[in-house]
Amino acid sequence: MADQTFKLNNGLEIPAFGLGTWQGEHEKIKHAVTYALKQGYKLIDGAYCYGNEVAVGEGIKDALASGIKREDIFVVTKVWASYNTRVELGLEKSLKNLGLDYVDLFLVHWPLLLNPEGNDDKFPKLPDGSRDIIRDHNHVDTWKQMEKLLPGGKTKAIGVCNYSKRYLEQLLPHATVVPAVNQIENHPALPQKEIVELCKEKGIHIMAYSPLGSTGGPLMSAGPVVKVAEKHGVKPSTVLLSYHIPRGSTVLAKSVTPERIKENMSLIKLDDEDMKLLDDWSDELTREKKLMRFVYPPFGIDFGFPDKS
Ligand SMILES: NC(=O)C1=CN([C@@H]2O[C@H](COP(=O)(O)OP(=O)(O)OC[C@H]3O[C@@H](n4cnc5c(N)ncnc54)[C@H](OP(=O)(O)O)[C@@H]3O)[C@@H](O)[C@H]2O)C=CC1
Ligand SMILES: O=C[C@H](O)[C@@H](O)[C@@H](O)[C@H](O)C(=O)O
Repeated sequence: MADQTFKLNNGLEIPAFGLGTWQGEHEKIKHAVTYALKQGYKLIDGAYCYGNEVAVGEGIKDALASGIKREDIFVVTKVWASYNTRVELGLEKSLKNLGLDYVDLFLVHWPLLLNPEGNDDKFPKLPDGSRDIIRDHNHVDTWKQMEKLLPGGKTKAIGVCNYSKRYLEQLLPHATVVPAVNQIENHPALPQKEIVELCKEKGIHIMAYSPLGSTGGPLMSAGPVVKVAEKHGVKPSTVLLSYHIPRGSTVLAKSVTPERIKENMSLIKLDDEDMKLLDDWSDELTREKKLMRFVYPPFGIDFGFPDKS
């Protein structure tokens, strides 16, 4: 199932499963990328902000040298918030880091602007230590710049990350190109029904991030996940990754550990009973206001997520 693909709204095929690279230290992520591609991974998800794009690029280069073809893999990167008024420069910098002449998908990482003239390239801060945010920036303007990238061919598709329903509703009336993707945190403890349904209706493909609950999260020991795993004789991680395929989403799993990289590819088909058990758990957490969001950077901005507004 890991080799399944979905079709984006511009006709491009996107793999259903890919390797995440956030928090991957240089040598480890380089080897992880090469190993994953050699094992049959087709999608690598990176970002300028992760500070490891050079290593990701080196990993890709080594895989290509072993005979894997560039056109057979799908490379994703993201414009960082301090480049949201300079997205073309952001893409150029990422391509240079990666050592590639195009990416398959370029995403807006977060819908806000960090001061492009601040005291740091990625994380400019104010004297009080808070993030240096330009508050009157309109995220729609960033999208208008993203649209202008397409004719240049340096990215085959464009999309967003971390867009709530509210933000998407602000964007869509002004979009000439509907985002191909919305990459969001997604797992049974954060089902994000509202945004997933809106994206489906508008033809925007969901990429699920932090499916295992990110580093150190409690999802792998959650009762319903363990129950489904025991039924199928697989690990909870396999259940958490497999959950996204029937939902029609692409799932990203990060690992720098070879055994896990290999194991994570073994997605299984969850049946209706499994999905119901997981969905019931989602509904229970929603009702009890116990949803779990593992990635919420300290921007101090209301992004319109129902669990955080
Ligand atoms: N657009 C955005 O804002 C965001 C995008 N992302 C993307 O999504 C990717 C995935 O999300 P991420 O937050 O990294 O978290 P994940 O949910 O993928 O979890 C990664 C953690 O789980 C561990 N792990 C991986 N496989 C297994 C396994 N089979 N058994 C036990 N532990 C395992 C990894 O350890 P180890 O590596 O040591 O093996 C790591 O600590 C990111 O790497 C990034 O590419 C993530 C967050 C935000
Ligand atoms: O992609 C992963 C996350 O969004 C990550 O990029 C942010 O959490 C970033 O580290 C931040 O602190 O703002």
